Parts: sequence; structure tokens; C-alpha cells
Amino acid sequence: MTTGNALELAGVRKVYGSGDGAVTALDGVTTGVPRGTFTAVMGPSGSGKSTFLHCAAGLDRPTSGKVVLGGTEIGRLKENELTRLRRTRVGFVFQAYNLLPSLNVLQNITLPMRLAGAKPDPQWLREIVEGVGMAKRLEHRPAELSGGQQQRVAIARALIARPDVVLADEPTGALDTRTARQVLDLLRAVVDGMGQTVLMVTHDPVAASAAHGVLFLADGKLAGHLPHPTPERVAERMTHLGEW
Ligand SMILES: Nc1ncnc2c1ncn2[C@@H]1O[C@H](COP(=O)(O)OP(=O)(O)OP(=O)(O)O)[C@@H](O)[C@H]1O
Repeated sequence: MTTGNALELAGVRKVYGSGDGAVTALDGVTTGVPRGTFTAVMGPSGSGKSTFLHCAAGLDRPTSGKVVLGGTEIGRLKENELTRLRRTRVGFVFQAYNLLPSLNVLQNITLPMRLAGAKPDPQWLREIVEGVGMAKRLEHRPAELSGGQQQRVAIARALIARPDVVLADEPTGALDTRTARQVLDLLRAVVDGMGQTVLMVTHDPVAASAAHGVLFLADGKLAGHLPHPTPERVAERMTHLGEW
């Protein structure tokens, strides 16, 4: 495992709109996400969580400040370089899985590599397919899988390029409690067992407690970090931050 930060934000500000209608979604966020860690991001509604994730992924450009992903300052990249970086150095996991219905499991998992014009490493492919427990389902289409299985495929897809960071946006939001637990345990195993780095936005203190630590946002600013989170301690912090 390489040491250092997989992701760094330095003084990141994001202002949407201008003049009277301007909204400051991120207000000078500076933080680092160490490699091989699982970090949850929590905060009240409108506190800037999605904007944080979008800036980290290069989906949104900060108004000012720097985002460094795996040593590359992404603000300096041209649009086509940014697209390639998103395909190969960032893995995405969404609440709604976002698998392509016409592709089978194997094709969905390897799609980011094919879009980037690269071939997946067969040994890594085998490791992640087995790691997410989908080795016997490679020919199946998403419609033939449960929600939890679809999310496991999405996690494998997020890992296929060995990204610098996997960004997960409410990955358990559409799942029942038991299936959500399995997906959280898998994300944790991806970090503890495979040395990957995961950053997850969630509203759920139980989901957040699967992480090594929780970053709290309030009004676009960092409002604390909680190591070794438990659902109770996360909920208590959130209550202090206001409506959620
Ligand atoms: N494209 C946009 N244009 C204008 N304002 C925006 C845009 N995106 C976000 N905002 C505003 O920026 C602030 C932060 O939004 P963001 O979606 O990052 O918060 P959040 O913490 O993810 O919220 P939630 O938990 O409700 O999803 C909010 O006030 C929001 O209205």
C-alpha cells in the first residue's frame, strides 16, 4: 500500500450563481483522505456534501482552491484529461446502482476500462469479482439481480481500474437494513482487505459507523472529524449540527 493522501482539498470554495442569488456551497474546505482508509462525509441537508463529492471527482470545478487526486492537481487538466482521470482514477458508486441494463455483469464491471481504451488486469478482475461474491453471476443482466447484488456489481465496477479513490453517494440508500449491512461490510473489506480508499456521503449514522472516520460538514465548512465512529456518537454530533 502506498502511503500519503489519495485525495486532498486545499481551500476549496464553490459558489453557484452570482450576485444576490449566489450560494456558497463550499466555503474554504481543506482536508486530506489518506490512502487505504474508509471515510464517511455527513452533514445537514444543504451543507455541501454532494458539492464536496463532485469537486473531489472533478465533476464540478471549484471556484477557488485546489483538488489533488493521487498526486494530480485536477484543476489544471483539460476537459478530455479530466474525463480520462474520472474513468481510470475515480470509482463511483451511486444510490441507484447505475448499471447498464443491456450489459451483463462482466460487461458492466469492465465497462470503465473499455471506455478508457484499456484492458482489465485478469488477476485483479478475478480478485474483485470473487471479493464482491459475483463470480457465478457474470453472465446475468442487472434485471436478474437483487438490489444488493446490483450494488456489489457497481462496487466491482468502481474498483476495476484500481482507482485512487472510490466515491460512494448514499450507496445503501435504496437497500433494506440487512442488505445495506452487507454492502457496508463489503466497502469496509475493500479498504481493509484490498487496500483501496473509499469516501462515502451518507445521511445514515449506521452507514457512517462502518467507516474508519467521519468528516462533518456544516454550511459548506468542515465541522469536525470523528475517528472510530459509532452510530450513537455520529447521531449525537449530527444533532449538534442542526436539522438533518
Ligand atoms: N447547481 C447548483 N446551483 C445552485 N445552487 C446549488 C447547486 N448545487 C448545489 N447548490 C446549493 O449548494 C448548497 C449545498 O448543496 P449540496 O447539494 O452540496 O448539499 P448536500 O449536503 O449534499 O445536501 P443534501 O443532503 O440535501 O443532498 C445548497 O444550498 C444547494 O442549494
